[in-house]
Amino acid sequence: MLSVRNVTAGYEQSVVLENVSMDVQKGSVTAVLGRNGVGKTTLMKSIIGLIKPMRGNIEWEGEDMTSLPPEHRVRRGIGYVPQGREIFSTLTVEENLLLGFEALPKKINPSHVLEEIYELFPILKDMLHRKGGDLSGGQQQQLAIARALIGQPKLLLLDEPMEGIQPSIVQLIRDVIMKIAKEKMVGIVLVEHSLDLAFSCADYFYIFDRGIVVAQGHVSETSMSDVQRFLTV
Ligand SMILES: Nc1ncnc2c1ncn2[C@@H]1O[C@H](COP(=O)(O)OP(=O)(O)OP(=O)(O)O)[C@@H](O)[C@H]1O
Repeated sequence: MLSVRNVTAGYEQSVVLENVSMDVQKGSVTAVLGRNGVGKTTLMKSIIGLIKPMRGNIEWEGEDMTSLPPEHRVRRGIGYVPQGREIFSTLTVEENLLLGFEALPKKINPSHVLEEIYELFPILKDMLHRKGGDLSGGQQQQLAIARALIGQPKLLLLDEPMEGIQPSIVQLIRDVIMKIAKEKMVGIVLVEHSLDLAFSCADYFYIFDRGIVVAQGHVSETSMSDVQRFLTV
């Protein structure tokens, strides 16, 4: 359903990704792994349209969307949670969540959607009137993912959602990722540093090194020891 084909991308004069190809299927989690600075975020930005590839193309449900601006990609069902939990810190949790409805058709019933969100992230219901900036890092991350889910994405791009978060919340976020992939048939691209964590929830993986794919495959058919060397510094 998402097909990244021979994409070369970067910034001004510097090429970061070189000839990258990747497929993401509905109902599955695809982990993107690699050391710092290898181009994982650049790949996410290329998929959502914040960076235009220098070469190659990106197809989504059979349509070439390489030249579409980000807002059109969002309307076609792609959700993006950037690294660093970009929530609105001066707005309340409830206001942050309501912003997620902006891109949705008016016929959607917000209370029904919100009940589903509170089932996934119960803490948000308890904190509706608290300012986003007063939440802990883990709570902010839950809010950021919740807001993206309100847009009912068919593909969700998560850039290191578990970075710097306490283990119990990591577990919760990991469980939500697997649940929405399997129960809602969402395709998920998960950027993750930890091989253990990625392999505990992903179906497929791609490992990057200096802008190229150096390993890829099914998690169930790959032993971690075979790919560890691409990730150790
Ligand atoms: N806006 C920018 N302008 C120029 N170079 C950039 C820009 N953003 C990132 N880079 C460079 O592109 C390269 C890849 O960065 P990117 O953020 O995609 O890597 P990453 O794999 O996501 O890293 P990390 O794991 O640390 O988040 C790095 O060398 C980085 O310095």
